Amino acid sequence: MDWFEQSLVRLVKSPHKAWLETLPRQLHDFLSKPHGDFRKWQRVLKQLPDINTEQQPTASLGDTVGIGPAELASDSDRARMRGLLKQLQPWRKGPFELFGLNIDTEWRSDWKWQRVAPHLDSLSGQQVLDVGCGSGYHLWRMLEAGAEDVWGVDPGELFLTQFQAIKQYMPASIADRAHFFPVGIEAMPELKSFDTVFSMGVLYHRRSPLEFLQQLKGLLKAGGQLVLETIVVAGDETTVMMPGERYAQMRNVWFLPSAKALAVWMQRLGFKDIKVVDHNVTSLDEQRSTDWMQGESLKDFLDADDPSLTVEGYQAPIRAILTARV
Ligand SMILES: Nc1ncnc2c1ncn2[C@@H]1O[C@H](C[S@+](CC[C@H]([NH3+])C(=O)[O-])CC(=O)[O-])[C@@H](O)[C@H]1O
Repeated sequence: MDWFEQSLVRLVKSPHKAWLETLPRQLHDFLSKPHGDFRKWQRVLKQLPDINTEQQPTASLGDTVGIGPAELASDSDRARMRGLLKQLQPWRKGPFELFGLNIDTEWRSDWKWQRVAPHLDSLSGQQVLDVGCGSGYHLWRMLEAGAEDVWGVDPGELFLTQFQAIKQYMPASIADRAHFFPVGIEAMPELKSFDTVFSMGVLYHRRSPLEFLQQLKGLLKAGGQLVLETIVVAGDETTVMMPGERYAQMRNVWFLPSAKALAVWMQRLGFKDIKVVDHNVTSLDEQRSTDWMQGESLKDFLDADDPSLTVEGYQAPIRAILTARV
């Protein structure tokens, strides 16, 4: 429980302490039956060099989330770090930089943050939840924006390991406020305790998107803000698309509503002040293969002759951001 202990202690003193009724058992189960490669990934983490110098490392929580300066690590530390972190591929969400070592991830997640940030309630001093947080890249950006504590949930064990790799180098004053639990939203109680709840890139993976929205609502305290980002299709209030077996090669895509239809769903579930604040066609520069994600990426999921279509003939991904209040 080492990795979770400090976060659980923090939970006791937080407005979310009711989570302690279910979470410790879930974490215990997770650690006793982890994903096949999880132990191997954890061994990789243990071998990362200890950058132990007189000078304290400094964090930068801007577009590239990083820890430095580069001079604190030797060339051989960097080479070792590179070899070990490469074993944690694919690196999807970032970018990150550790003591001069740049991790060029599949996604420019900083671009998503730039689209989201102008529409947020102030995060200063707030308790923030990110549902489906991936590597945790946006958690660090939420801390940069002033959040008191950031809580990420994501069932991806590899993403948890990537988060831990970054967190273990972060100065304690920042690291102690960033938390990641490997649970899905369906395993969370109705806490009604977060000031802001983010869920970006998850709704289309949920088989019951209305239930998912209801769960997000149950996590917010009265007056809190939901920030929702998802793939949408063109159309009006009545347009919802369910792809066949795959969408852009992904097997786990269920419902793609238009942004207007999504706003109707949210209104019917009792959200207030619903706004569609952004629409963006995902570009081949935002999601692409890199040295740190060598598999196929967006370019391979689009029709080579008409990039406005996926290989299956559907509309290529457009992502909308909606904000709402409870
Ligand atoms: N039931 C679930 N509960 C919680 N998380 C889940 C669940 N199912 C899948 N996930 C997680 O949701 C994330 C979706 S990626 C978005 C990452 C980040 N938010 C981003 O916006 O860049 C998709 C994208 O590429 O946009 C993955 O990390 C899953 O493990």
